[in-house]
Amino acid sequence: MCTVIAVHITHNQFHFILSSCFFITFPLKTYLRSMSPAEAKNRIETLSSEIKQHNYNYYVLAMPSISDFDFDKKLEELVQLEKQFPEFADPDSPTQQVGGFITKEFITVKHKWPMLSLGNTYNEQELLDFDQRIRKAIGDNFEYVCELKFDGLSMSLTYEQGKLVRAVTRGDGVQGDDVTANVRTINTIPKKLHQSDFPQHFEIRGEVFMHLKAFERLNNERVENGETPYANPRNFASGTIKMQDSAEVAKRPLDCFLYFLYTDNIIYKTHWESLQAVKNWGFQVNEHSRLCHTINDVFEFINLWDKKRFGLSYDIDGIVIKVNSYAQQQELGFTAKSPRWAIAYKFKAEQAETELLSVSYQVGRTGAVTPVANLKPVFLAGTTVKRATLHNADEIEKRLKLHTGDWVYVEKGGEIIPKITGVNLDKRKPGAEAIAYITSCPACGTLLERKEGEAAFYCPNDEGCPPQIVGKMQHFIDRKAMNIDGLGDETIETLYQKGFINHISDIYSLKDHSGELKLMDRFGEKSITNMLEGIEKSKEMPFDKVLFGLGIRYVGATVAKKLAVHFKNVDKLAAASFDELITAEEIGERIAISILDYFKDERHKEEIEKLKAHGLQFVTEEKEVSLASETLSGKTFIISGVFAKYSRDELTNIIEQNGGKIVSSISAKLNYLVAGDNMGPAKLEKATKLNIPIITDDDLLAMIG
Ligand SMILES: NC(=O)c1ccc[n+]([C@@H]2O[C@H](COP(=O)([O-])OP(=O)(O)OC[C@H]3O[C@@H](n4cnc5c(N)ncnc54)[C@H](O)[C@@H]3O)[C@@H](O)[C@H]2O)c1
Ligand SMILES: [Zn+2]
Repeated sequence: MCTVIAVHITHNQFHFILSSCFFITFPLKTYLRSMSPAEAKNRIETLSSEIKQHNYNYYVLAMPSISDFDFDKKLEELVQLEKQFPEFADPDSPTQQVGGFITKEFITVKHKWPMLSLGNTYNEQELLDFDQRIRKAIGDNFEYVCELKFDGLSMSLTYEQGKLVRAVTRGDGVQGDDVTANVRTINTIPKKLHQSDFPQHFEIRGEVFMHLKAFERLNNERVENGETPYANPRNFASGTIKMQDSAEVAKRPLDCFLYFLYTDNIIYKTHWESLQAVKNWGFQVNEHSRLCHTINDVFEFINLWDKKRFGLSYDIDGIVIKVNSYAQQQELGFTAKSPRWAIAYKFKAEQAETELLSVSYQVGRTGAVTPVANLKPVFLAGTTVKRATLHNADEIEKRLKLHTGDWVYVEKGGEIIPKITGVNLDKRKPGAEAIAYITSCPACGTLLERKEGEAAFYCPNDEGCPPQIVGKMQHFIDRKAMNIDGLGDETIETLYQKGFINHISDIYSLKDHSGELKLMDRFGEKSITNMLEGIEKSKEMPFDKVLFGLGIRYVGATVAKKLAVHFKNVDKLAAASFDELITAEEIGERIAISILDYFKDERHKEEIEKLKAHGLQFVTEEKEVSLASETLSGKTFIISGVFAKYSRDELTNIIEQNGGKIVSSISAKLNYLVAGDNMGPAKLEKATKLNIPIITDDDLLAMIG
C-alpha cells in the first residue's frame, strides 16, 4: 500500500514517483522536539497566517497557489506544534475552524447542525492509528462505511413536507450562503419527493460536482470565447454555485451525490441504512459505497479505488471512512472541526518529474495565444505525457517562474492535458535564463496585445494571421454554427493552403472552382459534389447561426440567438449603440464592446455584404417555429444526464426543431428517455419500470437522420 515506487529508465535517467502516501510524520516529530519555545511561537504565527491566506485563495478566489498535499502538510505541522506548545495555541487558529467563508452576495443561513470538515491522512499508518483510537473508545464491535470522496463542494439541502426549501453551502461551518435558486437547476436533486416514508423535516448533505466531460466541453468553450478557463472541475462547480444568475447556472450541468442524512429524531440505526432509505426517497447516492467489517476491508477498498478512480466520469480525491452506527458515532463525538468517527484517506495526485524542453505557442481563432510546455516524455497515470498547459503569461513568469531546462512536476487533474504544478529548484541549471512570454505572434509576427483585465495575449492581425483565418472558417462550418455537410476542419486547412479560401465568403465561391478542385489529390468527384451541396444548403441556416458563425468574440451560440431575436437583422445590430446593445437580454458590457469593435472594422462589413450577396440569412424569420423536419412529430422526450457532445439545451433544440416535444415528468405515455452520463437513479428506475425506451444522443441523431 504505502509504497513509493521509483522507476529508473536507464537511457535518460528519469525517475518519477507514482502515487500516494508519503508523509512527513517522523521527520516532523524530530524537528518539533528540537524547537525552542520562541522558535515555536514564531513558527505558529507564520503558519497560521499562511494557512489563512491559502484558505482564502482556495475557498474565495478558487485559485489555490499550493497543492492540497503541501497545504495539508502545513496544517499538520501546525496541529503538532499546538499540541507540543499549547501555551501558544490561539482559539482563532485555522486548526480550530472549518476553512471556508460566507459571502456578501447571498443571504447567510445558520446551519441547524454544523457542517464540519473531515480529518485527513495520506498514509496507512495514520489510518491504522485512527482504527486503534476507535477501538479504544468503543471496543471491537463496529463496522465502517467506505465512500468515494467526491471532489466538489458540500451542500446542505433542507426538505419540508417532501419539498426542497433551501440549499446552503458549508461556508465557515456554522453558517453558509443560501444558494437555493442555483441548486434548483441541478437535475438529479429532487425538488419534490414522491414516496411517503420520509420525515416531514430533514436535512440531507452531499457534494455538488461537475463531470469531467462537461468540464472539458465548457472549459473549451470558455477558451474559444476568450474567457479564463477553470483549473479543475471542483473550481468550476464552486464558481458556478456562487453565480448570481441562475439562468447561467442552468447551462452548466452540475450533479450531486448525497451522503449524510440529518433528522430531528433518529429513525435509522446506521448510516448505511439511511443511505439505502434516501435512495428510495429519490436521492442520488453513489453506487460504489461499501460496508466494511475490518480495517483490512477498508484498505482493500482504498487500493481498489486508487487504481479504478481514473475510470470514473468525475474526480475523486480520496476515500471517506465513517463508523456506521449512529449510537457509536455519538459516543465518539467531534473535535472543533471534524467528527472523530470519520476520516478521509486522500490520494496524492499522481505526479511525475521531468525536464522542460521548450515552450511553444498556439494561436486560436480569436487570436488568443496559449503557451504549451513541451516535456521530455514521462509516464503518468496510464499515459505518456509530452505536453502540459501553461494557460498564460502569468503562469510562466509569475506563478512558476520557469527557467530554460527546468525540471518540473507534472500532475493530472481533471483535464486530459496535464499541468505543471511546480519546479524542482534543486535541479535548476546554473546560468538558466528566465523564460519570457513572447511579444509577437508566432504565426504572423504581429506585436501581441493584452486587454486590460484579461489574462491572455492576442494577435490583433485577425485578417492576416493564418491560424486565425483557418480557425475562423473552421468555426463557421462547425456543427454548432453553419453545420456544413461534406466539409471538415482538414479540408478547410487544405483549401486554405492551396489558396482557394481566405475568408468565410470564399467558401461560397468554391463552386466556381469545381473543375480545379476535382483535380486535387484526395478529393474524389463525389466528395466535391457533396461538399458543394452542403455549402449551398447552408444558405438556409437561420440568422442566429450565421451570426454565431461569424466568430465575434464573446458571441457564443446563446448570445447570438438573443441578439438575433432582439435586433431582428444584421443592419440594426451593426448600427446599434452601446446603450442599445446592453438593453438586449443577457448582453453585458463586455459583449457590447466586442460587438461595437467588430462592426467598426470596414473589412468585417465588406465580408457581411459578400455573404448577403451569396444569399445567407441575415434577417430573423418572423415565423420562429419553422421546423427542420417533422420526423419526431407526435413523440415525447425527456433528456437526463450529462452529454459529451451537446448541452441539454442543444438536444432540446434538436428535438423541437424536428417536431418532437419535451415533457417534464416520466409517465407511461412518454416515448423516449434520452440518457447521458449519470442520470438520476430515480428517473432511470421509473423509466425501466414503465418500459420506456432509453436512448443515447447518438440514437436520437440517428432517428432524425
Ligand atoms: N491548496 C490549498 O491552498 C488549499 C487551501 C485550503 C484547503 N485545501 C484543501 O481542502 C481541504 C480542506 O477542505 P475541507 O475542509 O473541505 O476538507 P476535505 O475536502 O478534506 O474533506 C471534507 C469534505 O469532503 C467532502 N466529501 C466528499 N465526499 C464525501 C463523502 N462521501 N462523505 C463526506 N464528505 C465528503 C465534503 O464536502 C466535506 O466537506 C484540505 O485538506 C486541502 O487539501 C487546499
Ligand atoms: Zn498572428
